[in-house]
Amino acid sequence: VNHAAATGTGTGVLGDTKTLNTDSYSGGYYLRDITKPMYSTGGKIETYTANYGTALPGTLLTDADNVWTDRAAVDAHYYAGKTYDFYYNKLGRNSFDNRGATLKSTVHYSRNYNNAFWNGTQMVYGDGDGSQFTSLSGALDVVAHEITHAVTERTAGLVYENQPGALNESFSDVLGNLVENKNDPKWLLGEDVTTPGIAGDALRSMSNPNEYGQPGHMNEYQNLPNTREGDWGGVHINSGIPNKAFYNFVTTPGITKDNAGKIWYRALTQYLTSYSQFIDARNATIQAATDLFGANSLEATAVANAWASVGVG
Ligand SMILES: CCCCC[C@H](S)C(=O)N[C@@H](Cc1ccccc1)C(=O)N[C@@H](C)C(=O)O
Ligand SMILES: [Zn+2]
Repeated sequence: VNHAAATGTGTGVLGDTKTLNTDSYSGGYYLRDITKPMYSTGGKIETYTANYGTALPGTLLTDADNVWTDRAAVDAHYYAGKTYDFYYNKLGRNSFDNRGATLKSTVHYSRNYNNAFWNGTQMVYGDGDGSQFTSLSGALDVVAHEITHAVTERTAGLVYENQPGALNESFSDVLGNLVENKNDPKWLLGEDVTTPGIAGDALRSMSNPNEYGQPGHMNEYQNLPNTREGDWGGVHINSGIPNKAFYNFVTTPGITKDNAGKIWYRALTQYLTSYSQFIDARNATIQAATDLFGANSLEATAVANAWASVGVG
């Protein structure tokens, strides 16, 4: 019995309607996208539910009439497709392994779970507690953040601690915002799912890391213990410094989002390694800009200046 691509509709976390790529199979519909280039080698985008438990991947979502009402699942599926498209069309990467690996997401992980993560195999999304977060798959910057962890794991392999870990987090935030591609002058993270009861706030700001308790300069670097309580040496705290460097770069007159993304992606995939420090990221992004645009290009000069302005290099 063969699969057939179908187009369904669904309601997202914020109440919006989206069209979804689904798979019709013996009368039912599966939340499975078989329309991407990855399908030529068997790759799919599949979305599961953990049904508020912690067993993964849980159950592949099905629907009788291709009208989908599980809002967290609708967005996890739709945004995974958008992230795949960005990596394929803008950066020439075919899924996180560059070999068309299936993108598997699970929603409704645990109860009141205020986080989302990549577990080495798949993306996992909590529903939040309704105060700190709403369902985290409801934001494209979150989904692209998690999928970028998979790319980082398969390329630079930046270890999740101290400066390499803060770089790991920062590349996920940078690609998260590039994929989301909003006209957001503040370059916020998580604005769509953070504190549903409060408008206009976010989890992090790349333009002003201090606004949400992050350093925006090396002289504010926080030496935290490499423990869970210490956020593994402050990977979500000190990421404010490389985040601010990227913000300074991408907002330099003459620099485009596409070119900034190509430079950061080339640094991540060609030059960085497991224990790279902030200075290595500075050197890698300058080298990437030089490779792509030339030694004395606007890009190469602006990258060096951007890192210098946060006290790196
Ligand atoms: C479970 C172990 C911790 C994994 C942390 C994951 S990678 C992570 O960084 N998640 C993001 C989610 C996110 C992304 C973009 C925007 C908003 C929220 C994150 O920042 N988590 C915060 C809450 C944290 O773990 O401190
Ligand atoms: Zn992360």
